[in-house]
Formats: sequence, C-alpha cells, structure tokens
Amino acid sequence: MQRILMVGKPNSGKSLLFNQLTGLRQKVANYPGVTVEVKRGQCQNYEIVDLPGTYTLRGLSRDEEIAVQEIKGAIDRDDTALVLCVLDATRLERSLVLGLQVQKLARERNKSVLFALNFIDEVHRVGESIDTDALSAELGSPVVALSARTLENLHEFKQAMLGYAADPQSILPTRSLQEGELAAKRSHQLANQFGMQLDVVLKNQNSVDRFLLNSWTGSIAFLAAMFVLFQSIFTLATPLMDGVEFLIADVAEKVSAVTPVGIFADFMNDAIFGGLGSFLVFVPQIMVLTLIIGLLEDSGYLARAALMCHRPLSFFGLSGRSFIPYLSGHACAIPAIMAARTIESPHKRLITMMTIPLMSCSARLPVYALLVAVLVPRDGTFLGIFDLQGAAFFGLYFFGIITALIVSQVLNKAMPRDLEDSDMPFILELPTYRMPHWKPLMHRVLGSGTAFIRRAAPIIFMVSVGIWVLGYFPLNSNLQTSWLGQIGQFIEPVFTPMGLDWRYGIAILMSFLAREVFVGALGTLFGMDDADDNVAGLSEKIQADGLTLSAGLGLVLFYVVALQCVATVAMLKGETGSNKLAWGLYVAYGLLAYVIAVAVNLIM
Ligand SMILES: Nc1nc2c(ncn2[C@@H]2O[C@H](COP(=O)(O)OP(=O)(O)OP(=O)(O)O)[C@@H](O)[C@H]2O)c(=O)[nH]1
Ligand SMILES: [Mg+2]
Repeated sequence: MQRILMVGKPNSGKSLLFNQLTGLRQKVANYPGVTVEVKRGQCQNYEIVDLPGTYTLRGLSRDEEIAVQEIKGAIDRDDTALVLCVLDATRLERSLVLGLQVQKLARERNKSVLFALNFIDEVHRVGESIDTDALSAELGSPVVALSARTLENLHEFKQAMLGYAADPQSILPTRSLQEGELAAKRSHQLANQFGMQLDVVLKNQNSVDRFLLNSWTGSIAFLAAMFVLFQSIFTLATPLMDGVEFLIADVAEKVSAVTPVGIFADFMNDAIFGGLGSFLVFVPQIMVLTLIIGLLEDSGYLARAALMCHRPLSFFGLSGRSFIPYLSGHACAIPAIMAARTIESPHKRLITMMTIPLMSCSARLPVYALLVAVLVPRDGTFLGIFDLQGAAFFGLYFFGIITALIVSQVLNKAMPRDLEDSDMPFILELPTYRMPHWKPLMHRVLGSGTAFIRRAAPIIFMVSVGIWVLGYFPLNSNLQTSWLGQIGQFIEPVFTPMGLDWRYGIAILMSFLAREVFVGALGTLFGMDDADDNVAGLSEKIQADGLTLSAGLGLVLFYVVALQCVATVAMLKGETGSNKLAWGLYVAYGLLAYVIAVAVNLIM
C-alpha cells in the first residue's frame, strides 16, 4: 500500500487531522508532545502515518528523534506517495521551519509535498485571512487551508490530498531552500508576508498568562488546580458510585430471589456480585479522573503548569517537562512512561520514568476509595469547608508525589550524568488557550471506563472464582477451615506486623498480579465470611469486621507505593532497555511499601 506521511511541528493538529482522515481515535490534546510514537491508519487505499511533532530535522528529544528517523527513512522509500506537512496557520513562522527543511529533502529525492494550512478557523475568527495561492507560489508546493476541528474545507482538502497522492509527479516542488539558505530566516520572511499579526494571536493569551505565570498568583492557581483535581475525583464521583452500587445491589437481590439456595446461589452472591461487583462500583471515578485531566490538557493550562513546576522539579533532579508524564501517570503509568520521551535530558528522563509508578494511577482508585470509605467518616469536614473524605483522598495522592520526589532526589544523587546533560535548556512552547474539544473528550472519558473494565474484569473474574472455589471447599467447611483458610494461616505471619489477618494477606498477594484485584478478592472473601449473605457494601462489611485505623492507614499507604503492575514493568523494560532495572523497581517498591505499612502500624 502507498503511504502518506504526516509531519509537522508539535501541536499543529496532525493527530486530529489523522483521526478525521482515518476514523481512528488517537490522543489529541492542547500541548506539544502528545504523540510520541508512530501511528498508522488507512484512508481509502493509502496508509496514513502520524508522527510525533518536531520543530526541526535535528530532533532533540526521543520522540523528535523517532519522527526525524521516520521522515528520513520514508522519503527514500518507493511506497511513500506524498509528504503531508501540517502547518499551524496561527503560528506560521514556527511551523514553516520544519516544513521548509522537509520540502528541501523531498525535492532532492524527487518526492512531493502538500502543505495543510490547519487552524484556519482561528484565523477567520479574528477576521484575518491567508492568501494560500500566493503562499503556494512562494513555497513551490500546493497549500490547502482547512480546520481539522470545525471541519471547514476538510472534504475539499481530502479530495485534493488523494488526487495529489495518485499523481505526485504533478506537484513536485518547483522550488525549495537554496544551499546555505536558513530555514529559520526564510520562514520568518514568509510569516511576515502571509502570517497573522502576532499581537492578535497573543493578546488574550498574554493577559491570562500574566496571572497564571506570575510566581505568586501562578503558584496559588497551580496549587488550587491540583487540589480541585484530586479532591473532585472523589467528590464528583461519589453520587455516581452510589448509583452504581445501588444498581448492583438491586440486580443481586433480584437474581438471588429467583435462584434456588445452593452452591450456585452462593457462587453468584460471593464471587460475582461480591467480587466483580464491588470493583465495578469504581468505574465512575476513573471516568471523572479522565474528564478532569482531559480538561486540563485541552485548555492549554498543562504547558503553563509544566513551566511553573520547572524550578521546583529541577531541585529534585527532574525537569518541568516531567510534569506532564507525572500528571498523566495519575491515569495510567504506561502511556505516562512513554510520554517521558519528550524530556530532552536522558538523565532526567530516566529518573522521571523510574518514579512515575509512584503516581497514584487509576487502578489504585478502587483501593483508595474503599479504604477511605472504611477509615474516614462520611460527613466530616476538613478545616470546616472541605469534605473530609475528599481531603483524605488528596492526601494519598500527595503522599505518592512526595515519595516520588524524594526517590528522584536520591536517584539524582546516586546516578552519574554527563556535563552536557546538566546543560540542556528547558524549552516548551506555550499553546494558545482553547475551549476543550468536547466530542473527543467524551470519547476519551467513555473509553477510559470501558478500557478499565476490559483490562481488569477478566483477571478479577478469574481471581474471584479461584478464591471462591478454594474458600468453598471442602464442602461443609467454613472459610477458616477451607483450603484457602489453610493457605491463609500459612502466610499470615508475613502480614501480622501490618496489623492484618490472612484474608487481607491473600488479597494483597493476589494484587501483585494487578492492583485492581485487591478489591474483588476482598469482596469475595468478605462475602463468603458473611453468614447472612447480605449485599451491604464491602466498606460496611470491613468496618463491621473491625479494621483498625493504624492497620488501615498502613494498608492504603502500601498501595500508594507498591508497583503491582506487570504491564508497567514491561513498559519500563522496553523504554529503559533494562530488564534488571524494571524488575528491580518492582521488588524495591514492594519492599519499601511493606516497610512503610509496618512502620505506620507499629508507630501508631
Ligand atoms: N481550533 C482548532 N483547533 C485545532 C485544529 N486542529 C487541531 N486543533 C487542536 O489543537 C490541539 C493539538 O492537536 P493535536 O492533533 O494533538 O496536535 P499534534 O500536531 O498531533 O500534536 P503532537 O502530537 O504534540 O505533535 C488540540 O487541542 C486540537 O483540538 C484546528 O484546525 N482548529
Ligand atoms: Mg499528535
């Protein structure tokens, strides 16, 4: 299949255009460095290739290097029909630097370039326009204006692109940079001649940034944003979670009313509704978290937050660019570790990747929510205004971040780095503030819920069933005397210093497969232990069972620190190239978590 290669500077709308052309749903967000690996899709009979953004053909960071390698490789290949260079019409000068360099390379190899002048809606909105015919004549390659967001001229653009791809020789560049001519200088000239007035672009942005980037007001705004983020994951989701819990209890009751008493009824009650059901309750939280992170990413604030954090993060051996992977690590560590590719310094990138697993990812949410509900009174307030459970939630996230910073500092001191690394500048383009793009955001929110279920449900189901079988047999035994009970007595001494009995021990051991399993496993165990088979929420059952505050706090902090995710280990191995490092972290964070939990239990 012939290919069309999409290149452009970061944040120029390549991935949104790619999605429109291919019908796929790659991640799109309003900060530079969203796409960090090559993505492929199909438009009619062409393969469309979406690349990470890069400002020049001398990629600095890992994601830019990947883009540059791919561009250089593709231009030499016979099956590359067309190079599609996406320009941000509101930032013409910065977009054209790469465009001109790519065009020069393409012309040398007899390849054609089409310029997609994206963001034309924003140009029109301020009453300006760009003369694409004249720009095209100056560039020596066709230029087509469009908006990948409002879909203005998208259809015409697609027809033109397919036409040119079928006959690329018709648009071979008629001119390009001369030998020795600088792309930066030429794009400056072209932007002066054709681009928007810069003060129009920056007018609104500057007044907001004066507030958000000021060291006082900006810091307060930053802290407030983070507090609202983490607290609202809890408070916004609580009514939704209550709704799901009610629904599951209702279905459970109806099912048990029609199933005759016996093994099957016990199985449904304990393994299915107790195990799998108690985990489904937390899906709304995952969706609320995705929504809030999505709003931050799409508004343009994220890059500002990264800038605000650069100084404090540098102190711990990190970079302002570490902020974005850290934040997205609160949804899931796996894409976050990949997102660290945008960090130019290899030293800082490595430290960032090694500490991302300490960010409280969404798989920990069910554990946090369950234990906060058990340990913290529901209607309490903090300082008289904040919801106490929400504040406790914030505290857990904060504990993870602080631990990550301390570990970073230790790694920074312990690991050698070369001088050049310390000398790397911190450069981050600040995107224009934009209203979030609702449709893709909603897709993402729903997608996060279904992905969470799809990923975790099978393993939770298997573990719940396994635990149920081991706990149910031999027939006529109770949980204590069952096979599982016998295994439990054997492992219990390891968990006694944490103040926990063997049932928690089994759930913790199982959660080394995947964290989400903890709640399901505990749900099954407490369901089986509950003689009345009532369908009360798991948290009430644990409360009634008498979990002490010290053991409960130790337990939840254990989950903040432990790296119980095999997929994260695999990703760490892939990105660092070291199996030893990846499994070493798995063991080290597990031990650190255990020590913290024991210390909290003993000291309190
Ligand atoms: N108004 C407007 N916004 C757009 C347009 N195209 C993209 N955007 C927005 O611009 C931002 C960046 O879009 P992406 O598609 O992620 O940009 P990208 O070039 O893939 O960025 P990287 O992956 O970082 O290189 C998102 O917030 C999009 O919603 C457009 O034509 N008009
Ligand atoms: Mg992209």
